[in-house]
Amino acid sequence: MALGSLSKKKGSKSSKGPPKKKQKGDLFTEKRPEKADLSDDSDVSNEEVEELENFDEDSGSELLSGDVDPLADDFLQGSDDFYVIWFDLEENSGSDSAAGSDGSDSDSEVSDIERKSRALDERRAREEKDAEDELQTNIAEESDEFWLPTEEELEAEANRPPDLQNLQRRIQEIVRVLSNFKDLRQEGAKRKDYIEQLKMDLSSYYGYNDFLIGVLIEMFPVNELLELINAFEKPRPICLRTNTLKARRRDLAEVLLKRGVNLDPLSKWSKVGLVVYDSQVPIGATPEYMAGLYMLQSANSFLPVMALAPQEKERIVDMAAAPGGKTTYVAALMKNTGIIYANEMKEPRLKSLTANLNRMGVTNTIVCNYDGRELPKVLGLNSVDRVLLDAPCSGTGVISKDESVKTSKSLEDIEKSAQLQKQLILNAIDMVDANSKSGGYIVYSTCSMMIAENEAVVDYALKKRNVKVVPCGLDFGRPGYTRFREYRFHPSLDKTRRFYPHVHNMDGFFVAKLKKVSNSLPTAAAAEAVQSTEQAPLSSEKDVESVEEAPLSSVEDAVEGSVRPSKEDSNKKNNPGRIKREHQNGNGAPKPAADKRRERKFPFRKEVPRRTEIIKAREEKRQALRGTKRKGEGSK
Ligand SMILES: C[S@@+](CC[C@H](N)C(=O)[O-])C[C@H]1O[C@@H](n2cnc3c(N)ncnc32)[C@H](O)[C@@H]1O
Repeated sequence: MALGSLSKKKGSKSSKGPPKKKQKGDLFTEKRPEKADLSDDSDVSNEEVEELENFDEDSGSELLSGDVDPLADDFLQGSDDFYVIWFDLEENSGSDSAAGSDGSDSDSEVSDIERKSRALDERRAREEKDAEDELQTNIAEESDEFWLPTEEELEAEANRPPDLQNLQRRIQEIVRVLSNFKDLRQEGAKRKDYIEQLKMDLSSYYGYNDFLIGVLIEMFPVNELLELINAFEKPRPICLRTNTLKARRRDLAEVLLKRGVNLDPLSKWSKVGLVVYDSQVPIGATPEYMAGLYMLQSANSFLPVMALAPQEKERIVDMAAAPGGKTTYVAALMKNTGIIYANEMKEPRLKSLTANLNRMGVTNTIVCNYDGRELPKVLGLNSVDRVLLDAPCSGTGVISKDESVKTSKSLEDIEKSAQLQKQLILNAIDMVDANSKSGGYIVYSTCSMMIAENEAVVDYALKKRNVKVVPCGLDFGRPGYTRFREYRFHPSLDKTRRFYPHVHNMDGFFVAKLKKVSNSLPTAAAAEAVQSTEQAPLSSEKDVESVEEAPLSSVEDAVEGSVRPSKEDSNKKNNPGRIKREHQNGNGAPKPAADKRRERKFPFRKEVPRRTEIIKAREEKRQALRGTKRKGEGSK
């Protein structure tokens, strides 16, 4: 049965009354969405719908005349879908269906409808599957294929404001590729290409200079480097050390808790440390602080004193002491017995040192104001039981406290720092008596990440003096480097300890403990023997000699974290005639002639303006984040 005949039939039942204008909306308006659905699902349905529309408008049928069967409303409005399919069936089914609507015709129509409906279902399912497959392909392609930016893209980037999100995504992608280089690398691209891009992106995103990021990238696997750098972005916990000369940790904790200080024991490795989560009072100005019951001290600064393990009644030198965090701990462990020479070269810093000693009730200490390299002349050779050399350094381990380190340190700074450290460590050793009954130890520590300031300095001391590396007595921390790139250090360097923010939740720190074996200097042969334990000498003998010969005042003394040289000190600096600087790379080993790596330039970098913008954008982002965090905290 065709729609036309149906309509006519309906129309014939009621031919009277005023002609009712055909309301198009009656037929389709309410059902439009379904029409759309159908046309999405099937071309056939689409045509049918069009035909229906044409029929209404063009046929001039009785339907339009308004002579409508009252049932027509039910039929047309209530079963539009059925109507459309039915119409299609009639169109396609030939004379049989057109002939009439008895029971058998109706059966075959129903089965045809089912068939059609099934076909539609199948088609829909097929399309859904295709769409899903395509989605999965896209996902697979997106996640597996990362393309390094082209030169043009980098150039374009350099001319745009920094896109931090894009940088971060690219950093993650490069790290992912480098972690599975064989499978994920872009055809023809070398590891070096990814590393270079990563260096650029890390320094842009986190605001490091090329030198520092270049050194760090060589020290750590890339995914670990990312953890380290991210850890540097966060503050370390505030810690305090109980002054056992005046208080017990439990009692102190109780009092502070009552004041609204939320704290806990620091860790199982310390019996005197407390970690402060938050406080309702300024933790550096409580009555207990004023009374010297505790010292505010980062967790890592406990470590060298624990390694030193000072004994009662000993003679001990703290060679670089201000502001006295470690001196006061040494005094507490010695129970104010024996004698500590607390030396500090910078006169202005003596104030904080003496203030802390007084506040903490330390009575066994003599404060000195010398360049540490002069101390053996003052205190005598082989005259003390132990020396703590918490050396002035580049501060590259405390980036979370001082962000300026990211950009302010250069290869030259590290070289200068290492030179001073080498001189200081030899003088530290010279003061210790190898025959001390209780001691004979030197502890060397820095808050630097640089191998040049750590392992290389200790390795140098092993060659120049009769000392050996002994365990620090700390049951955690990473072993120091014994080899790095083409350089080799004495194997015993693995007894030194490194501490990292991403591993130990403390500032980057290095601790080495040496035992003085003999008060005599090693013979050239002995020095050679030590040197030959592992190939590659770190520096020529001539270079080393010139460092040793250097006049006390002539070596750089300004590289020590936040400490600024005094006017007098500045005048003493730079005596180029007397000092022949060792040629080292930033990691402590001399710079091989063939090593041109540092001279590599990134061709498309517009460094200065870009970096400034990035730093600004990052700072804004941080401020925004802080603002959000504060809001969140406020609403708690
Ligand atoms: C890492 S800080 C010492 C921190 C201290 N040990 C503490 O725990 O509070 C290094 C110190 O060495 C001092 N210094 C720098 N050059 C020195 C030198 N040639 N001789 C002795 N001290 C020096 C700096 O002024 C600085 O106070």
